[in-house]
Amino acid sequence: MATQAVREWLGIQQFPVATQNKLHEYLGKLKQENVNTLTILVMGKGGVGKSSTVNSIIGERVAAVSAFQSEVLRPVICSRSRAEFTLNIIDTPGIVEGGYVNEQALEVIKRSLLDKTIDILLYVDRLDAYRVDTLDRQVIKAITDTFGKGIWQRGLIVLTHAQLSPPDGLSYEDFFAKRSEALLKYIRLGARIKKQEFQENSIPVVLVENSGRCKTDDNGEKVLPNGIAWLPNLVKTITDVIMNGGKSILVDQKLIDGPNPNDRGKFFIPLILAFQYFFVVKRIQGAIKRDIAKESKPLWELRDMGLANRQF
Ligand SMILES: Nc1nc2c(ncn2[C@@H]2O[C@H](COP(=O)(O)OP(=O)(O)OP(=O)(O)O)[C@@H](O)[C@H]2O)c(=O)[nH]1
Repeated sequence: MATQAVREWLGIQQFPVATQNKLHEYLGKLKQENVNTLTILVMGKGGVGKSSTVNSIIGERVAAVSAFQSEVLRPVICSRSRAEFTLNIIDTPGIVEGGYVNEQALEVIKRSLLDKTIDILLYVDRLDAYRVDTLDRQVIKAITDTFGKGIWQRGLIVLTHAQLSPPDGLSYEDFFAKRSEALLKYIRLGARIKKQEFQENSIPVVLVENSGRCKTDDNGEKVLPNGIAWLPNLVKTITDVIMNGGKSILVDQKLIDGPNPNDRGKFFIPLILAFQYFFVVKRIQGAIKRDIAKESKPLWELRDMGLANRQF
């Protein structure tokens, strides 16, 4: 993986003071909880704005942004530290190639993360995409198969191009709600999370505008059409997800080499079936046979068996 040395987080200083203060407040909350390092994995389809979002958060151009899908397969990790807090952001290449999930790209991503601990997953897509389809579901399934279902407990959906003007007749909030609902449904299906379990731990959806033409408010903060200063809101939501629990994902050799993390334990299924056959089914069969043998048979059945004249 292209790793950069941990550097002082200077990019934060170019944010408006109001944004800087809020970021310090949220990161300070994490430090109070003894979270001094945060590693964020950024994933999604190609060209949805992953690298742009990484650059927006760091406040520097650390990841290459292009209107064309990047050819690079390896993730890029960028590390910045500030007031004894280290932020690592891992930008990954898009994992779709020619309309299919690029398993090779996923394998490269997973292997380059060896010994890293993923605290947060940012699943990036665009707000201005008008439909979700089976490809989205496949991408989500592939991420789940690679890192395990647990990754979604530490997941956020990030929707870029959030300065969009919805089509006629729809309010911004309605458009956002509909897009979120559709994506969340596909995440539930792709990650095979039960409906009830999913509702209890719903995944937050956060809006982002990476364009330099993003509107600003009186404090100079970049705001969305709904008036929300999106960068502090994104960082706040990340800290909320960390505080809500869920486990960070350690990418160890077992996760890399092992079976699909969601299939762990399936190894025991044949053993359980064998146990059931020999210790439960066989015993019941034996008991039924013994019962039948003890049973006194009616006269007509004995006659059919040619035993009617024998004395019993
Ligand atoms: N208007 C607008 N354009 C954006 C936004 N985010 C990204 N873009 C543009 O979308 C294009 C793709 O952005 P990238 O950040 O390279 O996307 P990516 O997901 O990293 O792409 P790959 O690395 O190829 O997978 C670039 O032209 C960006 O300028 C956004 O929030 N608003």
